[in-house]
Amino acid sequence: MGSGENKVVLHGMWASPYVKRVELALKIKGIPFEYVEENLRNKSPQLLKYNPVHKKVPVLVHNGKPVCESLVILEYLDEVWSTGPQLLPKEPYQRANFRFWAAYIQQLLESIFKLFNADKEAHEKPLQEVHEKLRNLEDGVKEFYFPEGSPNHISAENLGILDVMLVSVLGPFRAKEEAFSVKILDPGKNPLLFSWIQALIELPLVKEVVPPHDKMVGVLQFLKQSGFKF
Ligand SMILES: N[C@@H](CCC(=O)N[C@@H](CS)C(=O)NCC(=O)O)C(=O)O
Repeated sequence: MGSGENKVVLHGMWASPYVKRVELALKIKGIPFEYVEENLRNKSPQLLKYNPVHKKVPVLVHNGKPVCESLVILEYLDEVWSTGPQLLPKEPYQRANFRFWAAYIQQLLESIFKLFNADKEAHEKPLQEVHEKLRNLEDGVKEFYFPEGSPNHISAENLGILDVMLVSVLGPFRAKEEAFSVKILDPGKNPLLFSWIQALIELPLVKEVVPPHDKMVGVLQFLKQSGFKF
């Protein structure tokens, strides 16, 4: 679809991992968009109108029509902009595998949030859960995403849904570790995940979307101190 017929507006919030994945997908696919930063403590009437059920960001508004939920938006982008870079492969079995691991990376985010919500003294159990997910992810992607054993092929031209998901969850992993004084990603235990995320965050396209480290640490610490539930 040519960009001339399209108006794309993304309602987001700068620190949201869900928004980041849509922003990165739009950039990978080269889709021009307008960005509206929402104040989640005082949501705009448009956000409430476009996403009356969840009242959450991201919302993608395409030619006036809203699409909600980040993973739904990613698939919508691939379906409408079906020429050029694709986030998901077309072949059904491969596609199912990509969807499985994309959902698993989302589950990893949920485990990280559980860890954030636990008191410091009660970190052990949720931290074990995070490490177990990282281990499964490391083993899983080794088999089907990096059969040659390393993320050498990562480049701005061939990013897909798993790269998008990983950036949204682990792009700011150092900020998450610093804000919560916890070790999430251990290069010794997860060498492949570590080199994968490292290769990703060095790409200029990815640098454009990952929030600045200090700002991210600041907002996470602020949320933790104010008793926010992730
Ligand atoms: N399942 C949603 C989650 C989106 C979400 O949780 N967004 C948060 C920001 S990180 C939000 O808008 N929160 C506002 C609220 O809960 O009132 C998705 O994948 O898009």
